[in-house]
Amino acid sequence: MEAMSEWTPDARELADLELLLSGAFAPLTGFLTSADVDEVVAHGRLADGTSWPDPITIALPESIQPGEQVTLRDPEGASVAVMTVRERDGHHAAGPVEALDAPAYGPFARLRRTPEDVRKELPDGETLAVTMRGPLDSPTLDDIAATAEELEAGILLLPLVFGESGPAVVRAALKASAALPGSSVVAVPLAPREDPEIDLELREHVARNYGATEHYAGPAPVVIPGPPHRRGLVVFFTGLSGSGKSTIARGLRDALLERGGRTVTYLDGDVVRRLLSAGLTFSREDRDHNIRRIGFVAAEVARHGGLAICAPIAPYAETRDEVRAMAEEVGADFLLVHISTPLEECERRDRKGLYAKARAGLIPEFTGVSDPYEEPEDAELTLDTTGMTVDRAVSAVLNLLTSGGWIR
Ligand SMILES: Nc1ncnc2c1ncn2[C@@H]1O[C@H](COP(=O)(O)OS(=O)(=O)O)[C@@H](OP(=O)(O)O)[C@H]1O
Ligand SMILES: Nc1ncnc2c1ncn2[C@@H]1O[C@H](COP(=O)(O)OP(=O)(O)O)[C@@H](O)[C@H]1O
Repeated sequence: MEAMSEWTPDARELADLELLLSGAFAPLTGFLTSADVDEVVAHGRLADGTSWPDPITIALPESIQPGEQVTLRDPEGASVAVMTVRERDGHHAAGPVEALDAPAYGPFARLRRTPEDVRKELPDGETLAVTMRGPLDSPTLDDIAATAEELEAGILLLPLVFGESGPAVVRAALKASAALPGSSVVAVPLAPREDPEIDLELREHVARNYGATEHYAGPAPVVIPGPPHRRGLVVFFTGLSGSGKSTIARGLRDALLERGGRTVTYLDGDVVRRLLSAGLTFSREDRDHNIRRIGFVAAEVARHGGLAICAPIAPYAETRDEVRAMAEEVGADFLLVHISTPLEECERRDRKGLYAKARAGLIPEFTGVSDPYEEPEDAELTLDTTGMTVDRAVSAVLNLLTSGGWIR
């Protein structure tokens, strides 16, 4: 028998999957077909006419074809569900999903209950469900209490948890619950939708599935991002070998440590290749692995408010974009610094004699000689170090950090 395909969906797809499996997205039992998607987008209905506001879809690798089953895993490797692929439409695949006995973990996992379970415990009569993505202030709490009293309804608080702020929303719900006698809290992994109307309708659908007779949409959270000097930051240098990345990166690290005020991690290229990426070659695939590993560590540093400096060649635009996304996903900022020193100058410097060897054909796939370098079009700073002192180059980067408020 052929081994079943496996796939790890992205965070948003996994959240939708959990809602499909729990019944919170009833009547849906799987990812939508293209016919359903078209009808939802055009008329807010499924192909069979049932009202439904948002296309719930999943992207799967092209290799997984209709008729196949695929095990959907979370990033930590737990098998969450089996999907039977019924249709493919470009990247998207459609088909029903069936729950596997995945262990429940994650903050407040005990509060992620199924609608069926919750409905059993609801008192008879009306239920006012409050979906919330942020804390409820006291006027809102008073409003909810008054509405519930008027409707003679019980209160069900549904913190919508997705992403980094998820646990904080549950804490806010538990706090609100303490102020609303008789209320209960159930965490629901509903990712926000871009269109506010669709978002609201989807919240209503989910609330009804949890037994709500009335829905109260908690106010949109006021997001006040911390000031830049408190936010995590990834400073990512890219450029040819010998362009000056490591020299400037080290100069930047030293200058930041001398000033104080920020914790700094420098992911030195040689150290990375020796430890984190030991054994990797310079094939496209291995370079991508290398850059993703660097991005992963840098994002972890930045998640906790640190400043990470990295200086690999990182020749591919797509992979650099991935690292930017990894940093932004954890609420950090990302600055791409392109050290654009031209090949001729890098080759003239030829500090390690590598260009000579590459020209002699002794090093295959050498960036700039026999391997590509995709010039960034999205760099926050571009520096050609030809005829420039190291101090000036470091100052230019420091200026960028100062002008954006990342250092004071
Ligand atoms: N084939 C080939 N192409 C490019 N570079 C090569 C190659 N083989 C070895 N080296 C040496 O490895 C350093 C680049 O490693 P990186 O990890 O930064 O490369 S990448 O981002 O994964 O493409 C690079 O170091 P720097 O000079 O510091 O950039 C080279 O010294
Ligand atoms: N303005 C400058 N900035 C950075 N490096 C410079 C500059 N001018 C000359 N160099 C020299 O260029 C070389 C760059 O090497 P390195 O920093 O190891 O490059 P990379 O890390 O990009 O391979 C060093 O020998 C450095 O002294």
